[in-house]
Amino acid sequence: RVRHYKWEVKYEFHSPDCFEKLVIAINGQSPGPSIVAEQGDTIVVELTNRLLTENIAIHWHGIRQIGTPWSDGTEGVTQCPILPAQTHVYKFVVDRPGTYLYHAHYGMQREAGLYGSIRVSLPKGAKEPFAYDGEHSLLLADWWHRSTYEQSTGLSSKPFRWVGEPQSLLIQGRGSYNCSLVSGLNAAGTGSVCNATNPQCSPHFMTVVPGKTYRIRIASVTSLSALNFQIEGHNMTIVEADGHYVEPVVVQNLNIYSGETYSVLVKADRDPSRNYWAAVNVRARKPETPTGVAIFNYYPNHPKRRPPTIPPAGPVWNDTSYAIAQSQSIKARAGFIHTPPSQSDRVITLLNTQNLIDGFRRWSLNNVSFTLPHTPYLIAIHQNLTHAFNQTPAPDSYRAKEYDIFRPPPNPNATQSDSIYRLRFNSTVDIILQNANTLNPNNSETHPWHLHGHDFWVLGYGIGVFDPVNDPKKYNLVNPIMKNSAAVFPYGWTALRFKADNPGAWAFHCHIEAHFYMGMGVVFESGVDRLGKLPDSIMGCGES
Ligand SMILES: O=C1O[C@H]([C@@H](O)CO)C(O)=C1O
Repeated sequence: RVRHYKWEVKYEFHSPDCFEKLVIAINGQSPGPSIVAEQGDTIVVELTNRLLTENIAIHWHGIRQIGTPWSDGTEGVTQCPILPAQTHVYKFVVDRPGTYLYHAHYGMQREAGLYGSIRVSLPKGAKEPFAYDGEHSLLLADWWHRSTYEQSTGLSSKPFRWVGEPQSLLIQGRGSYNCSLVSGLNAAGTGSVCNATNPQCSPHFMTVVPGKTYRIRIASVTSLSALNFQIEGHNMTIVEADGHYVEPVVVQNLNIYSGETYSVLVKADRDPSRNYWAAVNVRARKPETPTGVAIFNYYPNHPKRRPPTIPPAGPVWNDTSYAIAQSQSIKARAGFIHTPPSQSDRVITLLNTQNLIDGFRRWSLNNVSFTLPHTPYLIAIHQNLTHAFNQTPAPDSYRAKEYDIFRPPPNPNATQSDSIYRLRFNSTVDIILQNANTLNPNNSETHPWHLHGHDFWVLGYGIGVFDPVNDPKKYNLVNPIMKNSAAVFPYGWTALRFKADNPGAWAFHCHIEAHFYMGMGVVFESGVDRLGKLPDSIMGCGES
């Protein structure tokens, strides 16, 4: 079945957290319309760019784009951007059931609210391996009052201006900023609009019938924040992660990193005479943002009746062992295990560091900070445009023996390049993400890494320097989860394995929007020579 969507993308004034700001809306909405489909459906999105002076590209996060690498929506990697007044057609198959999302993949446009949910159900008649009576979807985001242009300009300025912590956390596009913090006049001398009673910022609610069990699909599209989600007084059973069934784990709260999706089952088994808070809190960075809330509404209470309690604050933000333990507890579900190849053909170790380039603050991998070329890689490689990007391969490792990951880099300077990794088609590749200290002493951050075009097996997490002899002996090769996004923890490492079996050029990057913008990503190419003619619709920039 073909599902056809017609989208008009434009700037609008919205007040998602009561504070009025320009957002990029799809058909008037931010979050945009949900894509709801069945496994095997073809999705056709006909997108018209109605931004006056700004290009667009949209990435279908978690959809592997098998056979359609040109529809991945990654500006500079798989397509030229969509120009103002242009209509671009994305067409792809949703080959697996699960919870996914979509978002802008150009500059820092995602931060302006250009995102939405994708929900793929099983074909009629097919059964999930767990039961529930109803379902709800929650898209989590973080929200700034500064524009994405002020943010990105700050990041590429000398001196560096960091984006800072978000003003609000949004659940299904709704947050609540404390309007009493807004000063009367803004820089332009006109008043900022913040109206606590604006219906756009009343909390989202999920209505549940007492005694019934609900599947809650949770997706995080945050630009920066790692989050912790909980429903006051209710346990949750994790059953799905990034479109894969997982062995059920009961938790009181769920850590969710940017780019991840989960389904949890929740039973409405508490005192039905009141409502409860569903709450998100920032973790992994020192929180400066109030708890984001939605209302878990027990029918027949009024859905807007505020629970009588204070929203839960979540676990301590910097408890890394708690974070690792929860990530490690999630395993593939028995009966749905994809066993990984026992060996890999190649190991690529990526040292994550913060550096300086000509005094500008950047992130790099093995001392190379990524920049996007003007000609998208997919086109450049397919058409053999060897001047379009640096043909020297990007480095497979760093000098582990000489580098102290617990200290700021002794020489902060890195290089900048658009070089990439060419992977032998169908080979098995291990990626070791090695975290390190930033430029600030005693500081290492959590980074959520996301792979396009494939799912990887999560083989293990560790703290300290990865040991290439002993750590692989501890890999989970029995029932590792497959995901498209996984975190690397402060001063830690994360080991991933994937099969380069999808012809195309694919980004692999930190899903913190500012970090990818600052160079924290790489590109993998494999099998582009196997592709037939590329669609003309992705061309038109650089040498293409
Ligand atoms: O990239 C980043 O820069 C800041 C800080 O390191 C310097 O201000 C921060 O917290 C980041 O994640």
